[in-house]
Amino acid sequence: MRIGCPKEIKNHEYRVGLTPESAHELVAQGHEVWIETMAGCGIDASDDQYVAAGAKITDGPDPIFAECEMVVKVKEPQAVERKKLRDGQILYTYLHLAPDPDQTRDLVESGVTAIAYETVTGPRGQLPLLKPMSQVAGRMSVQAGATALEKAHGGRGVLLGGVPGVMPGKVVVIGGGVVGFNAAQMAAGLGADVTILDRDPEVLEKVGTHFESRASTRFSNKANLYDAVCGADLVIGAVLIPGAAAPKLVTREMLGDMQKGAVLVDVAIDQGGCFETSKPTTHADPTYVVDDIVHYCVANMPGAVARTSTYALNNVTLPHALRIARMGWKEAMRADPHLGEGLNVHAGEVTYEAVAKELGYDFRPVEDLLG
Ligand SMILES: NC(=O)C1=CN([C@@H]2O[C@H](COP(=O)(O)OP(=O)(O)OC[C@H]3O[C@@H](n4cnc5c(N)ncnc54)[C@H](O)[C@@H]3O)[C@@H](O)[C@H]2O)C=CC1
Ligand SMILES: CC(=O)C(=O)O
Ligand SMILES: [Mg+2]
Repeated sequence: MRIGCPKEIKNHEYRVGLTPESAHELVAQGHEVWIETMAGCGIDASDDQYVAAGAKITDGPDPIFAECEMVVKVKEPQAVERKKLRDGQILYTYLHLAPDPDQTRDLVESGVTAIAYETVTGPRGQLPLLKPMSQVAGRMSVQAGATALEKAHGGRGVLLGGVPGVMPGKVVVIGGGVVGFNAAQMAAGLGADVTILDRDPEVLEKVGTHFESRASTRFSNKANLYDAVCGADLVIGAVLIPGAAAPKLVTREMLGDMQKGAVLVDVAIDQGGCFETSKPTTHADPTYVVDDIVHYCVANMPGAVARTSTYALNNVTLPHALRIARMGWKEAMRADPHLGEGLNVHAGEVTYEAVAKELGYDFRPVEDLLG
């Protein structure tokens, strides 16, 4: 198969879909790999390294979109990239379609076969292609929140760890999955006063057992959420209903009852955000203030630590890429239904139920296509 990897063009996105090592694995299995010139510069991978791995360097993205059977990326295709996608081409990347009607429409109209990293499952229902980026974003969310809490950044001037004789900051993490767990680890490590809310008793048990006295757990209902959020210095939004738009758990009305200068970090922004007042921001301008509350809503947080993130991402995306390249997407999905869960759009139809429901498309089950 001919596989192509364009340079990412989202704001301050420095990751790359294929490392030179991944390109080498694909080439070693008999595939052709085309890499856009400078695609790896954000992780310090030169064109020469890709050439040494057996890849061909293209001058710009156009040859890749025009001639490659599979396009491997990191972030959802931007509008200019979507115009280049073709009928029958495989797109393998993060998509986050439920909160993004424009992207969904363009993918449907393009006829592309779009496989979303974030909905591929694992044997116990986990999301193994999302997990490493959630680990990164969870860890970064505390760094981002700590910076935003500084007065110069609009925050209330609280040091999360406190100092001897002064109380630490209060960190509330909504959602105790991968992002939430990693956020809580960082916040507890700094010495903050940490509370984790989730609505899944098994998750509460897992985080409760892990953190013991270093963090409190609370069931996520309206009353507990209100109480925790209103007392917080930093709230981290880390909920997920796979493939669906995030529920709006903190309303605009609640902002008025929060502490002035408190910070909301909405990691779930890529699924539309779990705070009513969230709107996507970029690394270039990551925060804004609504009703005296600082909001940080960067949808590609891991892009800022591109080296760590690219290698962590390739570790989990490459095995499926190799199988798709070897067997074709249909056979690879027949052999591994967990990969089939990643199919979101194919030949003009939406094949992921939560996306179809959210955006009003007819739903075509993957099994129908696999025969
Ligand atoms: N902004 C960024 O750069 C990045 C964003 N993300 C996003 O972060 C979000 C979280 O991802 P993961 O932690 O991997 O998901 P996960 O599935 O591991 O955890 C989500 C947790 O939310 C909980 N939850 C669902 N509804 C809830 C509610 N009403 N109240 C409290 N908890 C609730 C679930 O029980 C689950 O434990 C996703 O939207 C993901 O796409 C992930 C990586 C990077
Ligand atoms: C998961 C995601 O959206 C990201 O890593 O950018
Ligand atoms: Mg996004």
